[in-house]
Amino acid sequence: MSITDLCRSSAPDGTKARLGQDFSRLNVVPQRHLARTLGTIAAAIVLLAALNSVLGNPRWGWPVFAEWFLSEPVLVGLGRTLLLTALGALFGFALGTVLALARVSSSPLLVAVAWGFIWLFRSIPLIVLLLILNNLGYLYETVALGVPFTDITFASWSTTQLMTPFLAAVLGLTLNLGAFSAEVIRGGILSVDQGQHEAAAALGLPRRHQARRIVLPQAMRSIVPTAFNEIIGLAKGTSVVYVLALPELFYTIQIIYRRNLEVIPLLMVATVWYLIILSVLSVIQYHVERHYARGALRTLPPNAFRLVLARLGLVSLYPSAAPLPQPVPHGGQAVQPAGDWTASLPQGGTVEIRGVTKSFGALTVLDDVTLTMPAGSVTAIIGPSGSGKSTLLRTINHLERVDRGFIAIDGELIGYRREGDTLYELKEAEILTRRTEVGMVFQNFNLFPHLTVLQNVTEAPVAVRGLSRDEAERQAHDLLARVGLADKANAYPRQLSGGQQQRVAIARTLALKPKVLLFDEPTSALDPELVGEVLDVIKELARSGITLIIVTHEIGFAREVADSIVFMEQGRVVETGAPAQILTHPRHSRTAAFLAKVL
Ligand SMILES: Nc1ncnc2c1ncn2[C@@H]1O[C@H](COP(=O)(O)OP(=O)(O)OP(=O)(O)O)[C@@H](O)[C@H]1O
Repeated sequence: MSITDLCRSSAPDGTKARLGQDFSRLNVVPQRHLARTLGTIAAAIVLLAALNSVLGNPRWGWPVFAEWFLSEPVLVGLGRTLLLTALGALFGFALGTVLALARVSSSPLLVAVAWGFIWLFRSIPLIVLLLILNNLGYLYETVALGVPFTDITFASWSTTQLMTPFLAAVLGLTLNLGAFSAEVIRGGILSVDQGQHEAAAALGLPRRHQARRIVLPQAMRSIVPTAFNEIIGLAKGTSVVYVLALPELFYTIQIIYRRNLEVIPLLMVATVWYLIILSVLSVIQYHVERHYARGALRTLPPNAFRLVLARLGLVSLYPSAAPLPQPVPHGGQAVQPAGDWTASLPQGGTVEIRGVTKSFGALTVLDDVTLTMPAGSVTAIIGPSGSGKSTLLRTINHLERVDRGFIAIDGELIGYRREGDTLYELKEAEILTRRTEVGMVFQNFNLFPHLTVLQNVTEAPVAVRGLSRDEAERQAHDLLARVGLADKANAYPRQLSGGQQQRVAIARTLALKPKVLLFDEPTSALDPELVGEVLDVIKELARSGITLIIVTHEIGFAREVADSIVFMEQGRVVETGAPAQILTHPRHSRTAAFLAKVL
């Protein structure tokens, strides 16, 4: 029975027919939720009872509250509380950032010292720490600035005079917050995907630049909510400094109520001021979170002012709540036909891999690999899963260290300098510089999600190659047009399809004008319908003279584009040769068995 039949059959008395003639006269009655209605009534009663008890009971002393709320001593105390909070937060988070970076560093001593500091100052109650600092003069009569372990002293001060209650309070709050915030910041750093670190390193971005521009802005998404918890705790925690007889808000209130015995109204003065501080901090938190949500959300939430107007029904949230460009379904602009856009790229370099061996613990992943990729050639590396293809690729730009053997591009060693029979690993800065000659495109794109497409492409040319921003942007627009994404310059990566993201990743790598381009399964994270648009770009590049090395499972693509195919198994090169030979007349039985499975 069809739906139409059902409607007809449900109206034997003709009602359906009448309704069907004039829908505009129908009243819509939403479903009734009895429990919700009763709950709302109960909440209203509780609210009214609470208000009545607070406003109707004269013992709350609201006139006394009004008298003291804006009085001079209270405002001075409030000012001191705010100053302590601001200084404690500023120095505490600065210290926490240094400790967190030390905790994630590769120096065991730094890690141990930072861990010890955090362990100690998280264990000591704040009140005890403040009292110890206030009595520091008993332990050390003077504080001196000089050269340790010598008699050389530049300046010296009496500790009792130097360590005023205010300084003791700032120092105590800083040490306490520093220890707690270090773990918050470390948690944020650890939450940033490893691929982001690798992509930044592959672009040759210096460590400090990676931390400042790539890691910390992304870490902020998880740092901010907990950090504001800490700051709110700090604002209230400043009341502990009453033990130092420092007249901040709470201590001032205590002094006043001990004199006039109006305890409750004065405690209410303190409470309302703390509520106001917390509300202001919450609004700031909302905006800071919103700032760091750029790129992480397709549409940013409205700012707090607009949110209030919308709640009052004065504006609608939706018309202007989409400041970010909206994603366009896959395809967009087509990849620009060849012309000769690849002519502006540098000529490829010759890659020589000699006796490279690499193990992870007991597992030998690369076993005496020797290969030569001539300048301008296209090499496809194929083989079963776990055969060491990606690891080999990562050793070429020194993202992975080799245990034995070496890799050179145009005769220049990657990651090492040779003296006699010894290879010395280069300094990080030198490795980063050489790495810019070897671009890498990752399976999962690893675009920086908090930067726009244009910023993704210009970041390394400005930071590493020293291009002016204008020049880098001009070049980036050109490259984006070449990969068919001219209209996506201001979009964030999450607003693009997978194929578009991978094309941005290719443009980002090309912006450094590398001699060699490594592709690590560039299409395996894409829907089948998006694979073609990425392969088209790679085909263009294959004709450009740049040296391409591609790890791929797309055998048909390898046949079409590669000059030679390398078949790997269990970390060894089983055979290499022209596609026609390897794919149709493999010499080795293992190659034949693999091809039989995948073709
Ligand atoms: N950092 C690491 N630590 C320990 N083992 C690793 C590490 N990286 C890779 N391996 C191991 O090395 C071997 C080769 O890995 P690799 O990623 O190079 O293989 P692959 O041929 O690229 O595989 P696939 O085609 O599945 O990506 C695997 O057994 C893998 O588990």
